[in-house]
Amino acid sequence: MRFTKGHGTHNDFVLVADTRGDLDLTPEQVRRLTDRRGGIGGDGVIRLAPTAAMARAGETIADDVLAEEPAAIWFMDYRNADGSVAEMCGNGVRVFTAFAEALGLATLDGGAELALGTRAGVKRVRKETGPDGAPWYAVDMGRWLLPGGPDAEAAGADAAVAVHGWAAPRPALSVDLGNPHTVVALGSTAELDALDLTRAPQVAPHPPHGTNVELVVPLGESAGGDGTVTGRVRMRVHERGVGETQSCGTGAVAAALAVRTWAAAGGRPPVDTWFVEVPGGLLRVRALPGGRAELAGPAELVFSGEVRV
Ligand SMILES: N[C@@H](CCC[C@H](N)C(=O)O)C(=O)O
Repeated sequence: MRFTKGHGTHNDFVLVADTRGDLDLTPEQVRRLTDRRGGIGGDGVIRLAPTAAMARAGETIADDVLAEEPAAIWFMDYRNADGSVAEMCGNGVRVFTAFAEALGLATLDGGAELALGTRAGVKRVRKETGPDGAPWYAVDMGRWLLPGGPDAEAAGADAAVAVHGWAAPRPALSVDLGNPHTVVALGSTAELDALDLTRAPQVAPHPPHGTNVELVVPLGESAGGDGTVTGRVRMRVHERGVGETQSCGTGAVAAALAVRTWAAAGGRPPVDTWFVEVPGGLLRVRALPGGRAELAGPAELVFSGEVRV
């Protein structure tokens, strides 16, 4: 099988082009591909397949994708390293887009946009120049939700998280980005650095389909030369189906939106642009009108080859 290895802020993936849509990847094959000793290694596998083929294979969301956006002819079939299927991957969408460009299946130059299908619906991607001068990809992530509703929004919490080594669980906020997240605030970066995330944090009430857990430290807000206020957050993440990763795009969006929600609950005016520092790099999150969010960051393809699965 031909593959390409890529990453977005060191959240790394094995990418497979299945342009005919006839590849049936089993969970066991995904685990072998992502194995860092016996395989290629990665936090997940991304299969690029025709949206129409996904629909034919019974993925009903693919029908909705094509009804909403007929131009979304390619679909990101995302699997976690443990072989489980995930609805969405924010870093993955950017790396998928770079992969589609490299395959000649998409052109984003001159302001063009790529619409693609995911299990969390249509995502739209455009290219820009990042703060480091490298190409960045900005993804309209669609609508975000607080599953706990207005009560959770006012209280800033609807769950509790216990990390290995903590004396007691701490309050946390659930955020839905198409996939589930639970965000906990910490008091200092020293505390963040010292966390033991080798074991999965315990979340109560137990989310029926599991959750990704973001541990965040708000680093404050500052005004730029043009008066625009931006916020900064540092984060570590324990991903569902993987373990601790160097970055999580949907997690970065959840983290920024949780910090924004906590600020609003404290009576502070909402800040719409956030930079999220993750162990693997820097991401930008924007709260868009209509309850939508945008994620921007880099995407790199590292090498390609052939593997037996
Ligand atoms: N790393 C991804 C999220 C991948 C899926 C996640 N582990 C889940 O099971 O929901 C990202 O960048 O968003």
